[in-house]
Amino acid sequence: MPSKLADAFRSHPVDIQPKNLHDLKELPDSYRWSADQDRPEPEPVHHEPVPVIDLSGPNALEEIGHACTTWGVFQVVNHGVPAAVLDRMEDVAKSFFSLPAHQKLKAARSPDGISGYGLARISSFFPKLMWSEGFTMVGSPLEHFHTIWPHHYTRFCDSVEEYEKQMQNLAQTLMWLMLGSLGITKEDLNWANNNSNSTTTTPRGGPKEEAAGSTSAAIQLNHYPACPDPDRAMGLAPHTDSTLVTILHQSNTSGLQVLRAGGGTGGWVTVPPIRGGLVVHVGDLLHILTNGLCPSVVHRAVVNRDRNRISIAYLHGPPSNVRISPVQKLVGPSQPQMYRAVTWSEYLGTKAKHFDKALSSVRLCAAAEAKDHNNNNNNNNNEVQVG
Ligand SMILES: O=C(O)CCC(=O)C(=O)O
Ligand SMILES: [Fe+2]
Repeated sequence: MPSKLADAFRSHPVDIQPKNLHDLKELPDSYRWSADQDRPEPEPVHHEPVPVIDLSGPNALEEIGHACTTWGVFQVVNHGVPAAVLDRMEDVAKSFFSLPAHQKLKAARSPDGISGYGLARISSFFPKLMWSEGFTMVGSPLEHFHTIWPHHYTRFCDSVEEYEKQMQNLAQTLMWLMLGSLGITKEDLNWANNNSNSTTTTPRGGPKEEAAGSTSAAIQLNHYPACPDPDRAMGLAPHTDSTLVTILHQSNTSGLQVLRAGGGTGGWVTVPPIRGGLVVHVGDLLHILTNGLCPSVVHRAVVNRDRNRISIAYLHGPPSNVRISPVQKLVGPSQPQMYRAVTWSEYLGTKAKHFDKALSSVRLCAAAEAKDHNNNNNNNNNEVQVG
């Protein structure tokens, strides 16, 4: 079982290299999605907007609670992250993705690795390719940045470091508001009490071992080049994030769509970029932690004919030694425990193997529950049980 994030994909290597999409005048067949492969519809079918929440407003807690238990996604404004920090990070992404292909490939992610340049890992689950490229940072990007920008890497590292610090704080604030809206406090999560506020993304200091109790994080840069046939292409296929919380900054070009569940009224909803605003996703681990009360939002990215699009996801998770399971306060005779305990790296490995079946693969049925209970009792390792 992988104990560190960087080991999560060792047993499920993905070896698909990004292709240069910039100068293609026609959509190659390998990128042509058909309607039965979830190809985006020309128009979103659901028109109720995703909630926009003023974090400095008097009703923020209540609004966050409502958004998390209904949508699993919302946008925040007045969140305290300076626009200049977002702009500088966007600039890092633009600078990287506008490099020639052979330069970007110098930072290629290895097939079983987690950090570096490559296609979305979920590509291996689909018969067609996605119209995008990405760069993932877990631990320091310094080595990659030094290779790519031998004379300017410190400036880019500084921008990442600054971004990461701001996102770390915001992610903590948001997580406690989300949990607080359900009546959960720090006392209910033993691992959260000795949080040292450090993450695994340490741009200048090189890869760092996590301090005990620290949270983990990754930053994912995404680029969706302008596409000659956007209605038949897919930027990023529908998925949920394997995080507690994701904070997404999107450039001023729309593309993010979220799935609003619910029978006849459900459907895809575009999340319009708001200058300075940030999108917040409930991830699978928060879904588990809240015993299914907060749904992890299914989302995808569509592409544009004339415009490139950048998005930057801050993927926030628990410390890597912590096993996440439903908080006991949210478990009772009428709400039986829905999921077994998992660490973040274990869950990432499960996602790499089962993709959209990952949540159901850690779901408990009565027999599995009894078995899991026995396993936990016999488990003599020092992993922390949450909740
Ligand atoms: O580009 C977007 O809007 C979505 C990105 C995303 O879902 C991800 O990086 O997990
Ligand atoms: Fe995502």
